[in-house]
Amino acid sequence: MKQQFINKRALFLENTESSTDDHFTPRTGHLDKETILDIRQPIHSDHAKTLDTTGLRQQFLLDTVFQPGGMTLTYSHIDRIIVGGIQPAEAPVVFSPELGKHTGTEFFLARREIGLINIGGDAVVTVDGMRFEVLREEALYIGAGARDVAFESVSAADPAKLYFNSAPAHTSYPTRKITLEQASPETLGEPKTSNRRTIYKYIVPNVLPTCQLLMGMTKLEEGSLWNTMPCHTHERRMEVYFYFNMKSDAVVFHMLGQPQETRHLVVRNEQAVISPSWSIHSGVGTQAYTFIWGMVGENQVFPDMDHVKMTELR
Ligand SMILES: O=C(O)C(=O)C[C@H](O)C(=O)CO
Ligand SMILES: [Zn+2]
Repeated sequence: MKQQFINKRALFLENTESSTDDHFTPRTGHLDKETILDIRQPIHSDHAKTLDTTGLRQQFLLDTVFQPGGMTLTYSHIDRIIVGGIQPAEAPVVFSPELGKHTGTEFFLARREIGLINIGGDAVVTVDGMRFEVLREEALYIGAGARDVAFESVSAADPAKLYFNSAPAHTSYPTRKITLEQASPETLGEPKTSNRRTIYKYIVPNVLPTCQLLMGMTKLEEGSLWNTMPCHTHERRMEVYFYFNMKSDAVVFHMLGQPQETRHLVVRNEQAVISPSWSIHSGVGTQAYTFIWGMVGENQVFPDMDHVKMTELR
């Protein structure tokens, strides 16, 4: 009974002989380290509220997003978002042709769009022969249909860290880089409520067209610890949060659950949390932090949120 809630994890290993699961063919691309595909099933709120700490972490936490020299991928059945990190070292990292087995397509992005934000050193991303320099705090949107995509760190000593969200796409929109200056900023909150922060909306309709992906980065000011409180749900979209810019001993208490059944996850630097539509998503840190949010689902209206009154939270 317990087994059915354990996440299926496949390890793509360097060597084909080392595969232990026939369903997952080991990668054959240029990766020189392991690639992980972690499949997460959707979860009902009635089930989620019964979970203990371990159960909540298994369902919602992505504890390792970056692997030096390689790529991690987590495939959530919630709106079929794929979340991951790419950290090239000396060699370029590519999407293995084998990933098409998981999407049921000839190649990974055949029917998918992807957005990424670089939180590390300078990167060069090549998309079907087009070369993009993606510096720290810059984003790249790659439209569906891109076949040959390679990610490189300009310096292996200061590797790029490309955090990405990918979603199914019905058409192909142009691939484009977005700088921090081009990301539509919105400053919210007050120092006296410890929630002064700027939301940089990189991948939103007034910056560029996408099929369903929305993506941005929220920076908390020094001394501010809370994001999104009062909080909200959005029945029409799911969201993933990725926390970073944190010292190794700092934590964020990420709030989740239905507004009347709240729970929390202790989240550390460079970890992500899957937030189903029925869940609030907010966090309070032991220090200021930055996070990247990504949303997919029914619409692309950023303010389409179901606000929760503070008096309704339990
Ligand atoms: O700090 C915030 O508030 C946010 O960054 C809000 C998130 O982007 C969000 O939850 C959007 O739905
Ligand atoms: Zn939200």
